Amino acid sequence: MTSTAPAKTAPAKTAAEKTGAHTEEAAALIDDARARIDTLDDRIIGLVQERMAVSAVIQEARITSGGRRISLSREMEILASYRDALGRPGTSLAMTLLELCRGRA
Ligand SMILES: C=C(O[C@@H]1C=C(C(=O)O)C=C[C@H]1O)C(=O)O
Repeated sequence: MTSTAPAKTAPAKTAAEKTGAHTEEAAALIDDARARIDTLDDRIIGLVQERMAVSAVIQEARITSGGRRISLSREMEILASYRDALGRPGTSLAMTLLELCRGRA
């Protein structure tokens, strides 16, 4: 017969430990704002997945018609658009999106 050790549960973290805040008021604000960020991240991930699906339709149509998967001129437009909106990190973000949508160049 095997003996089963009692399940160890970690003690619940305080609001300060969870958020890094030093007051209950700040911890409550951070909790609320983090919930909004989680919602935004879910939406962003959904939009990225939708973008990947639309991009795949375009690439498939171009390849089926005898063209190439990638359109560098179009990718340059997208990189410029993200850079104009978000600065240099926008370029990195657009490159990551393009990599997700059409694989590494
Ligand atoms: C979707 C296209 O095909 C490829 C994927 C792109 C994208 O995901 O934005 C952009 C250019 C192409 O390399 C397109 O030409 O619009």
